[in-house]
Amino acid sequence: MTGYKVANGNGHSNGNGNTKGTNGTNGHSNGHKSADYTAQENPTYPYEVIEEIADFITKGSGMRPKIGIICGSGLGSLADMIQDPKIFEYEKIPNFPVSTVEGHAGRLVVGTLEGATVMAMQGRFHFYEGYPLAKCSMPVRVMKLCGVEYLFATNAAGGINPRFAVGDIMLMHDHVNMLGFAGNSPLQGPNDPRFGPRFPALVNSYNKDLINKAIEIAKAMGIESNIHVGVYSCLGGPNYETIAELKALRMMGVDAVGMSTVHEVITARHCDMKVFAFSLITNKCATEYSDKKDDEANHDEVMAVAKNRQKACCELVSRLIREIHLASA
Ligand SMILES: O=P(O)(O)O[C@@H]1C[C@H](O)[C@@H](CO)O1
Ligand code: HPA
Repeated sequence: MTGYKVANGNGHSNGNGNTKGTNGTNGHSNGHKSADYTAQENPTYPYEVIEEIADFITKGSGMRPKIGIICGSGLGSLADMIQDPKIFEYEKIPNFPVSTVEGHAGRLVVGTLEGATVMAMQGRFHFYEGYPLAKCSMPVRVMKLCGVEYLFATNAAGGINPRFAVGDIMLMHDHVNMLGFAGNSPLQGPNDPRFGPRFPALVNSYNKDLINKAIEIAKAMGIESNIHVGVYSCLGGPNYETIAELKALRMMGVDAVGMSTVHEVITARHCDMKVFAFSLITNKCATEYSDKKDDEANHDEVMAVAKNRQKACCELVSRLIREIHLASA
């Protein structure tokens, strides 16, 4: 060692270095039996707690939604398409975390879209907000117990594949779980078989029929040149990646990088939901060193691109939901 002092520990008392001080749940008692339950004590939400949240939503909305949508950064307008919406602010849902990120409104919208019953998260939870992964993806289990069969997960991501342009859409057909490489999973802790098996397989996680339907829809919309099929990877964030990290991801076969979705997909597949997911490419990731300021990703740009492309994203999602609904009618 040359001149570096290496500390023995990181001095943090919690696992992810977050010092927000609370467990991030909304702290409402709402008269629920589980009012003294805190996710801090046990980040694996018991089945009964998820069931209570699901009951709160199905009773409050009078609906059992079939399709769940998670809106990525700047893509909250996906939920604005929902007709006769019943809106649940996260802070009013018992035992629900709160959204802390700009571009994630923090509400659950339940209603109909293209004839199908849907529930959409306008605001997701990210690991970098200080939430354990089980908590980030807890709403997926709530969706399952509400009756959801299909998860539509969307995100804003940086394009690593040099063929991708800003504004393109990458349909996810696989992922590389970098947080999993580091020993972190939303399924860590005791497994409740009512959700799924202890060791779920994740090959074919992204439904091929839905990918193919989405490609057909993109052709009909005249945007097929902006559509790709590729591999997404989630890093912990909140910092964007270094050039060396982006180079490494590219060598691993990653096409787009973000900070979400993977833990939601793992949780959805664990409880046997069909998954469709896409990344809106909001910035190009540099994989060579240069002095260009353009190479630096920033959240304002991410939000601006998402706003510009929301119409295409909304049309793709609504047409795909229409197909699912018609096929099941
Ligand atoms: O929620 P998503 O994955 O769409 O948000 C991305 C990742 C970070 O939260 C943020 C960075 O700009 O956008
Ligand atoms: N990296 C990680 N997450 C992101 C990016 C990025 O370049 N763009 C939008 N979300």
